[in-house]
Amino acid sequence: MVRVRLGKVDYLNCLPLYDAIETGKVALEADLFPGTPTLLNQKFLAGELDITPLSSIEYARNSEKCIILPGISISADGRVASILLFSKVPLEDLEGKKVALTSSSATSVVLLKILLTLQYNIRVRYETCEPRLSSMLEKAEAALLIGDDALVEAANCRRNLYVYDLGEMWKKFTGYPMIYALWVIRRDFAEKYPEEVNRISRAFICSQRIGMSNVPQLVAKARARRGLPEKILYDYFATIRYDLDERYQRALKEYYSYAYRCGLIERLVDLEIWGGHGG
Ligand SMILES: C=C(O[C@@H]1C=C(C(=O)O)C=C[C@H]1O)C(=O)O
Repeated sequence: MVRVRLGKVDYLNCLPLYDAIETGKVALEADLFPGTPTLLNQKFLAGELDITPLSSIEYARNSEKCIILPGISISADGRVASILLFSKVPLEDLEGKKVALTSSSATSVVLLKILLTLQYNIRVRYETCEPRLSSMLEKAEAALLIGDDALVEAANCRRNLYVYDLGEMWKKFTGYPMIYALWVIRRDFAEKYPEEVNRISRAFICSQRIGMSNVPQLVAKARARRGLPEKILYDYFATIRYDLDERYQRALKEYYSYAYRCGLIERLVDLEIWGGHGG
């Protein structure tokens, strides 16, 4: 049996999907590589991971290298709570100013550019930074954070900042949910080990079911990891979605078409979702 090199976003959004795997409730022979989304993107595209959550925008840029695992994603249908723009001024006043972008994100960086350009008609200068709000706001008028960095800063937000939720803005702009990450399989791995891919696909579905059937336990684990209040964690696990049904797939294509219009991807792609080979 082949040992899979499996990526894991090291944020709370992956806890419901990986907890049962990591605690052995769902059996899966895999070496786990935790990291930020951009690190996982980089490792996967360099051939160092077989299956991983990949920033959804990177699929559009590299679809020839990957196949999408069915039925899972990191998404939200509106407010997401962990993709936030922290700004010293109201968004309308950002014209000509500098905006700091977390180096951990690919999808949300593109989402912000789409929203500022097309929804608000605002031009800004961007600078990519380490995800630390205080140093980002020393350099820039506003800062984009994602994942646990955003959750923690929002919970501790002692400053006088305007906080914008990009999932909410996207929903208002398009009416669609937003798909931030997809699980992808290296194409050559899928061709060589189709049975393994089926097994992993089933393991994730099963692991998510087990994870979400005991939210209080997830909250306790999340609290031990990040020290966030229970109320915020219950809200987060009710907000983040893992769907990839037809509506979510349509939403993802809508996002790609805006990214294309903004010149942020070079071509529009079809979604190639794993489904054959006896799976
Ligand atoms: C909702 C989130 O989804 C994420 C956002 C990503 C991105 O912007 O590239 C990638 C993976 C996900 O972790 C989040 O991290 O808050």
